[in-house]
Formats: sequence, structure tokens, C-alpha cells
Amino acid sequence: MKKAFMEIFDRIMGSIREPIVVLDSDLKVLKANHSFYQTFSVSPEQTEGVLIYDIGNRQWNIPKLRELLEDIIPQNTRFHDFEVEHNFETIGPKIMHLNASRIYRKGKQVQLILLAIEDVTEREGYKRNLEKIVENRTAELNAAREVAEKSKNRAETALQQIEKLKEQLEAERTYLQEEIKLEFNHENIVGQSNEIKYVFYKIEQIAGTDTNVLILGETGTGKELVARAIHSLSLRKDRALVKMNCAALPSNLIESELFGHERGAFTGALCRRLGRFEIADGATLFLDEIGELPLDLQPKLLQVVQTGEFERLGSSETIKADVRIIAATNRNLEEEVRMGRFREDLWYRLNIFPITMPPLRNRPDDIPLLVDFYVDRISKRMGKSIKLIPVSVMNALRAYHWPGNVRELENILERAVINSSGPKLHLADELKTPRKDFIRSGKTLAEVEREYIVQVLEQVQWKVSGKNSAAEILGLNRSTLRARMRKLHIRKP
Ligand SMILES: Nc1ncnc2c1ncn2[C@@H]1O[C@H](COP(=O)(O)OP(=O)(O)OP(=O)(O)O)[C@@H](O)[C@H]1O
Repeated sequence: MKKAFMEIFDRIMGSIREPIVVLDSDLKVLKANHSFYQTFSVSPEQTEGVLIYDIGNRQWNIPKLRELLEDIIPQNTRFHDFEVEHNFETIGPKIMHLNASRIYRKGKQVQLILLAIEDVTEREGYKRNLEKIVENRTAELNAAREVAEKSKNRAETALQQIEKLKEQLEAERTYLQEEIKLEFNHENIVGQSNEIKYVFYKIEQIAGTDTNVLILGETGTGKELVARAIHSLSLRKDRALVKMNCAALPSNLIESELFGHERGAFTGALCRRLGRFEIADGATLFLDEIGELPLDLQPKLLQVVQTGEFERLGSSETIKADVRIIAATNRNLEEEVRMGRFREDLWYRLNIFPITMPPLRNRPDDIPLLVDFYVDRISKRMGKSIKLIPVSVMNALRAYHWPGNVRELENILERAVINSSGPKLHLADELKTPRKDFIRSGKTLAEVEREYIVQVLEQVQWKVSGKNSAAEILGLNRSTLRARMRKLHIRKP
């Protein structure tokens, strides 16, 4: 019976395609099947009666197998799919799924362990290979996505920069068109007196640098002309000289003109608008009548002068602009600082390189040159031919004290050309020299200026602007005259 049973048992074992070993309670091999011997290249002699770990020259001394047989199986009757990976000396690396079961022999205290071994090396290898491929592809995809994301960001930044540049160019173009409307002439500065030669020298000294310049001098002495000369001799000459007259607008409008505004920043701000600082990025900003800049705006200007940074109205985003500032004023800024009307720190920042324009009365030798230059230009424009400037006319022009300086000379010559029907220049105005007592009156410049403006206003029945107005006689533009009237407390009685 026993023999017959063993034969049947052997046959069953032999017919199973998976390698199988039967172990006794000491973990020695009782039986193994053909598939086991074949798969693991061992013979029955090397296997039967041998401790499983010692099979094939201790090739089966595998820590994971020990774990299964010594820790897991004593606690469980069976355990399936216990994965063991091992590099066999004879057959190389194998991945095995072990299915172990404990078998009791009825009535006796003997127990057997049946160990079925599934060789999953190929399948697992394939699966792992696939997993590796998926992993690699995922990594490649992530890397590609990152690159795409980066180039998308780069493209977006480039686009933003292009947009910004476009906006700046458009604002600059609009600004230039306004400038063209002003029919600004770019003629040279006329003069050969030592005073004007010194101005030329200073222009040449500073033009090529990025230093801020402060141009001082009475009205009409050519401060703007000098600002334009500095800009056109500088490295920034290919861009526009952007101009802002600080006396021309009320405080809140100056702020938005200088720094720009966002849409909806204030009532009437229907769209975003770039300020003069942004338009002048990389160029020069000419701040005319800087002495009129309201006190509340001076800290903001100081901030840009110091850091090149500012914010548009209605925005907290800081904008950086590389702007060279040329400021001009006909006020005595030092006096304004003393009176608390101009910030000292701003004055220091602007006053790094001052250029003072000499008044025309201090350089009478330039008058004949200027007269020739303007008579020629005005008569050409009017289609007249004026060949002769009588000595008496020239003497009168040289003797006059020119409170409105070159601008006044220009206006007087224009009226003279209109007034002249032949080749001889006839003055239309009577050039009154100031009374001596007036000079010795001990009055301040502001008082004299006030009296003169009031006198002219009375003469034209308080007509501030337009034809035959005080602005025309004084050679000032109307906003400058209005600003000056405000400053000097001049009101129509
Ligand atoms: N040296 C000069 N040669 C030729 N033209 C001059 C000279 N100086 C001034 N002018 C002319 O006089 C006019 C006034 O000059 P400009 O506007 O530069 O003076 P300003 O000092 O800036 O005046 P304001 O203080 O009123 O702004 C302009 O038409 C300018 O062309």
C-alpha cells in the first residue's frame, strides 16, 4: 500500500510542470520532481535527504527563503506568491514566486512542507522592463513639458517686452507728433560772446555723460535750446528729447503726465497711459520750469532721480526707467529752498552740473548776430527781402535791457519785419530803456518782475493770451505767464 502510494505520489509529482520540493520538518528534502531537477540543474542524489539551503553547493541558502520557511510558514498553513529573487551560481539570476503549504500526517506529529516554485524570471523581467520604459518615458515627457513650459514663459516674457516696447514707441510717436505741431526749430545757438562761449564749453563737457543737468537763467535766454543741444550731442540722441513743462498743469495732472496712469486710476482715466518717464526710458527728459513743481510732487521726483523707479498712478507695480534728466528754471532755486518752497535734497540732486544762461543785456555783442539771424529767417518766412538794418535801429536794440531776452528780441524783430515795407528794417516798438531811479530803487527781482507784469497787463487791459496780449509782449507762453501771476499774487483788480 505504502509502496503503491509512493508510486502514485511520484507520478503525480512528475506530471506537474512546476518545480516542486517536499521538505520534512527539519527542512530536508524528502522528494523533488523532475521539473525541479531540470530547472535548477541539480540531481536527485544532490537533493534528497539534503537540507534545502545546502542544495547545489549551498546555492539555496537564500535569506528570503529562510524567512518564508522559518518565520512565515510556522505561523501560516500556506503562503502564496512569495517573491524571491536570487542569483544562482549555476543558472544565473531567477525571479521565483514560492507557494508553500504545511501538510500534517493524520494521527502522527509529523509535518511536511510542500514548496511549489514558479519561475517568473521572464515574465517579471518583461514587466519590469515595461515599467522601466514607462518610467523613462514619463521622465522624458515631464522634462519635455518643463522645457515647453520654460519656452512658453520665455515667449510670454518676450511678448510682454515687445508689447511694452510697442506701447513706449507709440507713446513716443504721439509725443513726437505733438512736438512737430509745436514747430520747434533746431537751429544752433547763435552767439560768440565769452558768456555764450562758456555755455558752449559746458555743453561739450557734459553732453557725452549721463549726468543730470540743471539749466538756470532768466526767461527767454535759451535754456530749452541748451537742453536740446545737450541731448543731440549725447549718446541718447537717436531718441526723442521728451519735454514736460512743470508750470503748465495743475499738480494732479503733472503727476499723471510724469508717471503715467492705469485705466480707472481717477475719473476720466479711460485707458492706461504711459508717463513722460516711461516714454523717456533710454532717452532724455527735459523738465522745464522745475521751480514750479508743486511741493507734494517733489518727493516723487526725488525718488526717480535717486533710484530710477516709480509707480504709475493707480498701480503698485514698480517701474524702472533709465532717464537722463535736464531740468531748467528761471527761479533762484537756492532762494526757493530757503523759503521752503523747494526741497533741499531734490535741489542737491538736480544741481550736480548747473549751467547758467547769461541774460541778453549782459552780452550786447551777440545782438547784431542774433538780429541778422532772425531778420533773415523771419523775412524769408514772410517772403520779404530786408537788406538793411540802420545803425540807429541796431544801437537801439543794443541799448535795450531785454527783460524777455532772446524771445523778446525775436518778437520785436518779427513785428519789425511785418512793419517794414522796403529793404530797410523799421522797428514797430518803441524800446524804452529802464529809468535810472527804477534801477536804483533797491527792489527785489520779484518785485520788479511783478511791477513790470502788472504794467504790461494794464497796458493791454489784462488780456493774458492771444494777439496783442501781455503774454505776447512779455515773450512768455500763456501758461508760464499765468504761473508767474499766481506766484507773484497778481490778480485782475
Ligand atoms: N542763443 C540763441 N540763439 C538763437 N536763438 C535763441 C538763443 N537763445 C534763445 N533763442 C530763442 O529764444 C526763444 C526762447 O528760447 P528758450 O525757449 O530756449 O528759452 P528759455 O530760457 O527756455 O525760456 P523760458 O524760461 O521762458 O522757458 C526760442 O525761440 C529760441 O530759439
